[in-house]
Amino acid sequence: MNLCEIKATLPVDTVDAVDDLLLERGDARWSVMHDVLIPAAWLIGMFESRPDAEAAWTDLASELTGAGEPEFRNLGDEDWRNSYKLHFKPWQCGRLHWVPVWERETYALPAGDVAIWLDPGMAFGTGNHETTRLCCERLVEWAKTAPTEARVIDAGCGSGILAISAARLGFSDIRGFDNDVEAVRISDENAALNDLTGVIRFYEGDLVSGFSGEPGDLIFANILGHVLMQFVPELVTAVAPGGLLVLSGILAYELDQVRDAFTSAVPTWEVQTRIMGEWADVALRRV
Ligand SMILES: C[S@@+](CC[C@H](N)C(=O)[O-])C[C@H]1O[C@@H](n2cnc3c(N)ncnc32)[C@H](O)[C@@H]1O
Repeated sequence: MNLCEIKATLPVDTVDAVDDLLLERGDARWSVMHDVLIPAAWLIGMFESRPDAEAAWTDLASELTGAGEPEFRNLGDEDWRNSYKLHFKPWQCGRLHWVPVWERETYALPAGDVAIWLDPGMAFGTGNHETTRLCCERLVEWAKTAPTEARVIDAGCGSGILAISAARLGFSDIRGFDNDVEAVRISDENAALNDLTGVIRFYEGDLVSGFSGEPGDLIFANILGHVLMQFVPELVTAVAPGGLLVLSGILAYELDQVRDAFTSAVPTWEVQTRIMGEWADVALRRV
């Protein structure tokens, strides 16, 4: 296959906006590389052929401000498969650390802390994005008081990061589903990297089929705001009495609209919201 890479410089002050634009478009072939030391930033795209690359550039370029001229480069399979590794850096919340698996031998984990080793591949979910961080922080907080037999459901599991984090915090009834079969495969691989094979059930499913009538005590749905609003009944029905529904992937300007769509369906539930950068979450507790 004649894989083709596009690389174009980006003004550093546009990095967040371009990241958000790519997430909204949901096109995983594009990513942003930001070197904070130089500082400099690039838009990188990986495509199956030069014509695909040129068409994708034509489609995206008008939405970019100040991007440089694109450079096109033919790549071998191996280069393409490893390109995402540039973007994943370790990070921490509480005593949990999310670490690229290729740093396993070198990462200095403080005594008593817990590492989650991840190889996200082309799936979403390293924790380097605000939408995932909001969920991880909710999980760490919820885990302080939840019984370990509580059921955790990761709807739209991506790399499996949230389900795997719950397992490493001691929860045992965990499942994750995604409507992308590749995400399910990567989640299984990440579970294996953390010695959790068979502990978490990952499967293909969507917001209609995925909950299979078995309510969760903690449900994550880190999926875009406009998608969440289409599935309000399915999401709230999936929450067990006393359970918590964490909605993420919401742009800050959509927050009121998403919150109102849910609170009008479940007006007695407690609601909390947070904003991180340009992103927001909504946490609803069924009382
Ligand atoms: C933003 S990623 C979140 C990944 C991970 N849970 C995290 O927090 O980083 C959203 C994931 O939801 C999946 N997804 C999108 N729409 C979905 C739907 N209707 N049903 C199930 N999964 C969906 C996507 O394939 C993607 O893997």
